[in-house]
Amino acid sequence: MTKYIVHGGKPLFGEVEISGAKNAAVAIIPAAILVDGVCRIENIPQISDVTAILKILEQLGASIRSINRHTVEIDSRHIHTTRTSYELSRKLRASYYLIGALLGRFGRAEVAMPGGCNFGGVRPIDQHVKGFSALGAGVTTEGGYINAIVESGRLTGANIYLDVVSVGATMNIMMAAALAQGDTVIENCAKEPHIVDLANFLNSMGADIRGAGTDTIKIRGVERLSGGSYAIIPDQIEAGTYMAAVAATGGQILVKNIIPKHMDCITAKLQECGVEVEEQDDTLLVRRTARLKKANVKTLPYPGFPTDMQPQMTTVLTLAQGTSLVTEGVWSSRYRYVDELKRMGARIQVDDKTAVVEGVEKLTGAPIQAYDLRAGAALVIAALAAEGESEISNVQYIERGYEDIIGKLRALGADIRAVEEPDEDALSTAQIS
Ligand SMILES: CC(=O)N[C@H]1[C@@H](OP(=O)(O)OP(=O)(O)OC[C@H]2O[C@@H](n3ccc(=O)[nH]c3=O)[C@H](O)[C@@H]2O)O[C@H](CO)[C@@H](O)[C@@H]1O
Ligand SMILES: C=C(OP(=O)(O)O)C(=O)O
Repeated sequence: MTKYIVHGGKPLFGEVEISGAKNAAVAIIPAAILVDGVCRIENIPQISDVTAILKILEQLGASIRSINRHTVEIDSRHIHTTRTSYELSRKLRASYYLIGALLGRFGRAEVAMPGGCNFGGVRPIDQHVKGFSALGAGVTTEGGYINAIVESGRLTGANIYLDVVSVGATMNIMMAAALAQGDTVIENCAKEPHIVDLANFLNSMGADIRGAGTDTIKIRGVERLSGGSYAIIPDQIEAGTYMAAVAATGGQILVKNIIPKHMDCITAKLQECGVEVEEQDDTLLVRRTARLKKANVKTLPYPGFPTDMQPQMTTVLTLAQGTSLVTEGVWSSRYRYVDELKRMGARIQVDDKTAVVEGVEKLTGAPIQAYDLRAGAALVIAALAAEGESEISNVQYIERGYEDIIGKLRALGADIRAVEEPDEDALSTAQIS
């Protein structure tokens, strides 16, 4: 079992290169199933979610050729099954994109119920199912699998109005409709940068999708997608996490390889807290020299403040002067990490969707546990800012979404290292038997 050991209390200085976006990569890789040819995908982040999704494609019969650390070629011409591995698919939320991709290309899909981070309840997919059904598929759940099938073998375009703004449903329906017979209109869509990225990827392979990034997406179904080359956008949330880290520790860092427009919702909030942010081409210079100021934050679909930055931002606010209010507007709960921050001296009260954060002068290091990906990132930030040593366990969650977080932070001067430790539960079982 890997743990991170952090000696905090040091400001960060230097440069950090942002990797490709996790939430775009985990959709674009399954979307390669729709392509009857070879697609080359560049700027793929090296994270465990990507490894898992590539492995699922390989098991379906796609050939995956690694060109370099961040580029793969996927050839989906010889896919021989539409049933995914139960063990692998249930590990990640993004496996639900395999339904849209397999259904769109082959008219059927059998995909294990998705996993991913648990925010205190199930992560529903009723809007995805509503979309697939409108396109003519029958969808049932049996033995832990979601089975979708269209008897004629090809979906038919339809008008779909989403009841809730859902990133996953927007992307999944877009994939399924790309090869459908006729036109599809999706209304009340989500507008996240990764939605635009998926549409751009599909269009570069021959799809006809317009309006991604607005609340109405129009898809004219095409007969076939052929191969091509595409580079994934930089990760807005990874960039935001490093910005939040320097906000918490103080110092000055240059965040490189970003799209500044995607960062506006995060930049504006950090500036409100007194962090200085200067934009230059595809970089942001982020500096914090004075004490942080309080701010109120509400997470909302893009271009609102992202829910995937809520734990990191709440951590920054634990060190701000005054009392801040954080409201989670996307998930019913995403505050499991708060108890861990309290072990470090943070003062936070959670009432349903709201966290009241009373800023403290300093945090102190402690043994803490990550419960999900962004909660883990938040704890790393807290440990970097805290005085003394912290030991972070369950870091496999962090590695789902952050490429080489240790190397990148060490290059900024952080004292953080990964250590392998025997699993205590396994040890005690071994001793008993
Ligand atoms: C709009 C939004 O900010 N979405 C976030 C959401 O995307 P993700 O795609 O996982 O989730 P959705 O955008 O689909 O969910 C947004 C909301 O819609 C609800 N819902 C979703 C699908 C559905 O079929 N039925 C339904 O009711 C969810 O319960 C949730 O309250 O979590 C991801 C991981 O944290 C983030 O990267 C996304 O930015
Ligand atoms: C929660 C996240 O990922 P997932 O939806 O894949 O669990 C995230 O990216 O913050």
